[in-house]
Order: sequence, then structure tokens, then C-alpha cells
Amino acid sequence: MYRDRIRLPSLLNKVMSAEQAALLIQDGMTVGMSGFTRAGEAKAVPHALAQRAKVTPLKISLMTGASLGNDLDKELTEAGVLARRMPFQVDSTLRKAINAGEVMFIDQHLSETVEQLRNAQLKLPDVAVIEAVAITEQGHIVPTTSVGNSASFAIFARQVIVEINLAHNPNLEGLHDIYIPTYRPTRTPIPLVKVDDRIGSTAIPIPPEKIAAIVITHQGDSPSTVTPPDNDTQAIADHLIEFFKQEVAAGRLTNKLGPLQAGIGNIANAVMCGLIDSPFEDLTMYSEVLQDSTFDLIDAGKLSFASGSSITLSSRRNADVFGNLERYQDKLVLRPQEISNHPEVVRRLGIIGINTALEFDLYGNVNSTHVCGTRMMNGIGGSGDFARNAHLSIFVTKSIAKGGAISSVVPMVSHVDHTEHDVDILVTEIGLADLRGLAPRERARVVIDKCVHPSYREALNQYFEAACKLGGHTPHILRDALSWHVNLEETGRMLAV
Ligand SMILES: CC(=O)SCCNC(=O)CCNC(=O)[C@H](O)C(C)(C)COP(=O)(O)OP(=O)(O)OC[C@H]1O[C@@H](n2cnc3c(N)ncnc32)[C@H](O)[C@@H]1OP(=O)(O)O
Repeated sequence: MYRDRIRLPSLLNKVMSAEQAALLIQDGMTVGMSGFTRAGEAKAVPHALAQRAKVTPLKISLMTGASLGNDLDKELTEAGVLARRMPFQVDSTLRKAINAGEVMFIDQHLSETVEQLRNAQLKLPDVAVIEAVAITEQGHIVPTTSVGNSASFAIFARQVIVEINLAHNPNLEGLHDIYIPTYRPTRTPIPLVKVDDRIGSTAIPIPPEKIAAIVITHQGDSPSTVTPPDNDTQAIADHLIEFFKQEVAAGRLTNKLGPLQAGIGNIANAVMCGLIDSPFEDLTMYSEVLQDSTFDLIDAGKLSFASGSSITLSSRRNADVFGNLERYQDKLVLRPQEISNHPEVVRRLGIIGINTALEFDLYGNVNSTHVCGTRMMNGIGGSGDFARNAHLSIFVTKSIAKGGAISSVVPMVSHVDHTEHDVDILVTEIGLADLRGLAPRERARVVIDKCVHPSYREALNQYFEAACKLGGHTPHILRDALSWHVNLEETGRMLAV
């Protein structure tokens, strides 16, 4: 059944159960696992590890590409396995443990994790656990629906466990482009100058003797949870498309726009869906996660090529896309997240980065991660890799949250992920603020006029005018700047109704 997937015969005797393979992971180890936005995560070994930890407690530091599917972060948290976790997560149980101080979470730019490993700024993984569709004749590992940090984890780890997942279409082989930057100080430029360039190999090159165990699995990726666009997300998409049209009319963009990057979540997906009925043609993506909208755009003849680090689909799209992979094969590439998010490449290609904010302030500082400045939501993910280096750095959010108890536009953000210097365009369902070339006082005027929900506009206006009387390049009233957040903590609303 699986012999054609392990093409180096000397590795066939490494096949064992997940429970046996998990014994290679010991208390106190650092483990690097495949998995990026619920795609391509190792499935059986982490499950076996969690089961073992219920009987014999153990703790590890777990690194992945990004979030895991199949509730593995939940299971590992509940079993008490996670001492440290990096660089991204989206699980509500793990989120609680992080916010209770029980799991040390390192919230990191997604392009940076393996760079820090390469430079010995982080402890190297003792064991890597990588999901694969096959092992080649040379003993190299062919990843599945994500590349994430898998290649570098496998290269740096002392031992590698491979999970061959028979549920994935073997035709995924050929889709990946594994390129590993050389070491500093003699590093050469990354030779990627077009979205569809292939600069590496189709499998992860490691010495086969490092493969200590192979586990055969059959469990699919869990579907994404994106919901169809609603009126607000549609309005955000409409504002953005109108803006792109104006950029084309002004000669700053062509009708192909630029390579698009879109973050996770409902809003970013809705914005990308909005492009289906737009006048733009021959679009490309240079992104991290390829979601349903990528394939909807390809099917609509709008998108000619998509580069990502993972493919995360809803149940609606999953069987169709992976069952008909030949339809998409020449239009797709999956890269290590270090390359999909690399500042050098993002700046060179002139990417249009569209990411989601939890809140932003009068001057354009963006908080993507911390509710009321303290409680972690998911993490910065790749948004910072793109925001600082993009041709256009765009942040989108609904103007209010929790039924209007929260304004997403506040006097001062309670945590800063993206500084005002990294943010060009802000969009809510109310409108779009173009902050390019504006000084802080000008930015505040545009943000209030274009983005704030009517029920908060007057209060924000009053704050800004009072702050301007006190003076300053970026006027604030320090005593009041976070008062909306304090009100939210104390009364459940940012402002009394
Ligand atoms: C892996 C990657 O790197 S992808 C690339 C980019 N990565 C990132 O941008 C990472 C940071 N971004 C994110 O984590 C997400 O995009 C978020 C959390 C900011 C938004 O997620 P979305 O699903 O698009 O938006 P949505 O409006 O549904 O909000 C999600 C939740 O946050 C809540 N929320 C939104 N704004 C606020 C706020 N200002 N304060 C408190 N809660 C808020 C919403 O009410 C919702 O809560 P619920 O799940 O209980 O209903």
C-alpha cells in the first residue's frame, strides 16, 4: 500500500507505529513539526504524544510553521505537553493557556523562526516530525499541503520522523519549491524575481540516515472555517476594489495590479472573492496561505499564478481542488515560509499586502494580536513580514466588534504590531483611508472621516480636537488615550450608550 511512497528501499524497515515513533520525543526536548494554517501538519505522532503524556507527563517546546489542524494544539495543551509554543496558533484552548501564563508563547514574524535557528539564536529542534506524500529514491522528503518551516526543521533536527499520509493526493509531488538561503555573512541574493520562478528542489534534501521513523497515516487536513462574505466584508471588498481602480486610473498600478498577499480569516478571504467580479485581469498571488478564494479566482480566469506556503480549503472546495489537482498544477507553487514571506522578495516583487487588524488608531498604528493590550488572539503571523516591505500595505477590519461594544478605531492602540510607518491604507465597511504622504494630524482627520463607525465618530473627533490643543507632532491626551479600553474592561463597552 505504501511501498511506492517510500522509494528508498533501505528506509522500509523504519516503518513503525505512531506510539513507537513518539518515544523518540522525550521530556524537555524541542520539537519542530510540519503544519501551516491547518494544512500539512503531522497528525499521528502528536496525537500519540498527547496520549502518552496523560499517563507519563512530559513537556516539550513545540515549533511549527503556523497553526495546526485536527485540534492538535488543543489536544497537546489539554495533555499538558506544551511548555513553549511558537510562532503562531489559532486554537481557543491553547489561547486560554497562553493568556493564563501556562504556555510560554513566542509570537514571531513567520519568516524569522528558521533564520534564528540558522544563526543559533534559538535552540535547534532535537526531533522534526514532518508529514509527507512520499520519500524519494534519494531519501528526500516530499511535503504535503504545506511547506512552512518543515525543510529547515528537518535539516536542523538530529532525528526526523516522517508521517506518510496516504489521504493526500500523490500528485502533490512536484508542487513544492524548496530553497534554503545560504549562511551569513556570505549569503547571496534569493534568486526569485518573478512570482512563478522555481529556485529550489521539489523535495526536502536530508541525509536519509537521519530518518529515524516512518509512520503511515490516513487522516486528512481539517477544513478551514471561513464563512461566506457578509454585508460588511463585501463593503470592505468594494472599497478596496474602487481604490485599486483609482490606482490604475492614476497610472500607479496596471490592470494586473501587483502580486497579492492576503492574510487569514473571513475578511481577507472576502476581499479576495470580491476580485472575481472586478475588471482586473491576469492577477497573481505571492502569499502565505492559499484559501478558497485563490481557486475561485483561478476558476474564474482572473488569477494566472499563485505562490504560497500552504493550501487551506473549506470542505466545499477541498475534494474538488485536490481531486482535480492537474487543473491547477501549472498555476501553483508551495515554498518555505521563509521564502514566501521574505522581506527581500516582498520588497522586490512589489507586493500588495492585505492583512486584518483587531484595532487601529487615529494615526494608523495597528494592533493585530492583543485584545485590550494583554490577551493574545492568534499572533502576528506573517502580517509584519509583508506590511513593512509591501508596495501597498493595507489593513482591513470591521469598524465595530461584539455588537458595537467595541470600536475597532481607537484613540491609541493598546498594543502595536504594525507601526504607523508600516501602514498605507486602512479600510472598514464605512470607507477607506489613504494615509500615504500624510502627516499624523492629516492622517487622523482622514481616519475619522473615512473609517470610524458613526456611533464612535463624535467621541473620536472630540478626543482628537482636545489632543490637538495640547500640541505635539502626534497629539495625544495620555490620561485618556487608553480610556476606551479601560471602559471595556470595567463595563463591557468602550463608551456608554
Ligand atoms: C498564518 C498567517 O500569518 S496569515 C497572514 C497574516 N496573519 C495575520 O494577520 C495574523 C493576525 N490576524 C488574525 O489573527 C485575524 O485576522 C484577526 C483575529 C485579526 C481577525 O480575524 P477575522 O476572522 O478576519 O475577523 P473577525 O471579524 O471574524 O474577528 C475575529 C474575532 O475577533 C473579535 N474582534 C475583532 N475585533 C476586536 C477587537 N478590537 N477587540 C476584541 N475582539 C475583537 C471578533 O469579535 C471575533 O470574535 P469571535 O471569534 O468571538 O466572533
